[in-house]
Amino acid sequence: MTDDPDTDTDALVERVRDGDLRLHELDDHADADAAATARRRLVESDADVDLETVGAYGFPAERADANIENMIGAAQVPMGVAGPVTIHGGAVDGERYLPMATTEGALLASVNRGCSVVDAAGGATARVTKSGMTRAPVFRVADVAEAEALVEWVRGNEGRLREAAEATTSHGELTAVTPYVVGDSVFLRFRYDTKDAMGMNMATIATRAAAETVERATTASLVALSGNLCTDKKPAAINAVEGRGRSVTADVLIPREVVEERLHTTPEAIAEVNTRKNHVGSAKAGSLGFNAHVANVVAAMFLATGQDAAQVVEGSNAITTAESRDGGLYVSVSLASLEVGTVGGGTKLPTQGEGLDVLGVAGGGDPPGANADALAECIAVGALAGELSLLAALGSRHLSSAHESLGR
Ligand SMILES: CC(C)(COP(=O)([O-])OP(=O)([O-])OC[C@H]1O[C@@H](n2cnc3c(N)ncnc32)[C@H](O)[C@@H]1OP(=O)([O-])[O-])[C@@H](O)C(=O)NCCC(=O)NCCSC(=O)C[C@@](C)(O)CC(=O)[O-]
Ligand SMILES: NC(=O)C1=CN([C@@H]2O[C@H](COP(=O)(O)OP(=O)(O)OC[C@H]3O[C@@H](n4cnc5c(N)ncnc54)[C@H](OP(=O)(O)O)[C@@H]3O)[C@@H](O)[C@H]2O)C=CC1
Repeated sequence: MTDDPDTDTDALVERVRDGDLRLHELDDHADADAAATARRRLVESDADVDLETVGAYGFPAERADANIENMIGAAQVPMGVAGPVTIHGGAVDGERYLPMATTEGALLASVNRGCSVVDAAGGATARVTKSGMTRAPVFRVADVAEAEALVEWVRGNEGRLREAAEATTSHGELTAVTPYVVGDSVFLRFRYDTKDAMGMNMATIATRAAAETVERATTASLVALSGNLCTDKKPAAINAVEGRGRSVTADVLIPREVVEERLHTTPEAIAEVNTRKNHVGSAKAGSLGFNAHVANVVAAMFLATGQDAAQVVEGSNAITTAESRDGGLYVSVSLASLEVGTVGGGTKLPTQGEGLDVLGVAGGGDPPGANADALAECIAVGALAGELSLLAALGSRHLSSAHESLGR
């Protein structure tokens, strides 16, 4: 290699063209930024495109080593804030700006309006009511009699499984193993307290150790470490019922005059929209989400804070309630399976770390788990604000005009 970075990159590009190197082998021959530049140049010339903006990322590429392969740059999503909003949580207390990254015009304005309404009502209450990341391997057994024997063995040996699983992590704790039998397939749904980590790598590594213990002690044979009963990154009723990650709820009681002045409608109209749309409409559609657009806030705050974007699927598992109470409006939102972490995964990236800093929840909490609980509560309050504002816009027939003026 020479000292001239352009020559270096040109030489790397040529070696890939000559078949001497594969795209993903570039990192073995150059630093992460030079490897990304070489790959970008190859794609630019092969696809006849200009990737100047993709290449204008604002952090050293090596910071993303554990997050991406074949890196060519970064997809930049605009980030804004809603709030500040006052949160009376179990793990967070006080005013917070909510960082959100999105391309949907009107979304931030909507959540911002919801936050201002929540604040005018004295803030929202939020609590994490259940916590646990799951991984459910599937085992093959000979028949139903062997399936029952495996279930019995698991019930009598949870201690051994816990010992094997917890030997792989200094933070994770195995809290439950729930067996499910389908003919000659046995699923063991392992649940872990993963503290401040979202925990999918941690739970997967720990479960592999536990599965090896099962195989050594029984006739069962592991077919797949993930048997889809976990359930990760797919819509699934088990997550809505049993929870996965954090189950978190937020609510607020808003005086009538605030609803009328700031939301241009009434508590009764919002409650009716919520019942007919979020409950009756969702039931008729066979939906798992009995809400309006919780996914919008979950996705935008996931992108801003380095969460796994594919888990927005589970994050949208939420029920919104609204009723006219004491002359005002009571609104709640309950997210059954919000999978969040403040350490590990994408949280280590510089922009995403700054997003967590805005909320004051970056890194490990004291006690461990407290920061991830706080993040879950912030997202729940953002979701509450979003539900409130959209339900009001529907009640006052402002949805399409809002998107006409802000989103096009
Ligand atoms: C757009 C508004 C907020 C206007 O609402 P408005 O009440 O006419 O606006 P306003 O100008 O009177 O301002 C009220 C407050 O809104 C906020 N606000 C207002 N404008 C801005 C702005 N530019 N930037 C930041 N914040 C803004 C701000 O808090 C402001 O208070 P202020 O600070 O001025 O005292 C309202 O009509 C609204 O919320 N509409 C709903 C839009 C929405 O929720 N879209 C979400 C996406 S829809 C979707 O993706 C899912 C869907 C719909 O398909 C799901 C389903 O099936 O239901
Ligand atoms: N493997 C899979 O099947 C899947 C992986 N993923 C990916 O997994 C990643 C997330 O996995 P995750 O396990 O959260 O992250 P990491 O794999 O980045 O691991 C995080 C580690 O941080 C350590 N740690 C330090 N401080 C704390 C603390 N306060 N609380 C908890 N842990 C702490 C733990 O180490 P120790 O355990 O040694 O204590 C923990 O295992 C994401 O990148 C996601 O995209 C997503 C879906 C599936």
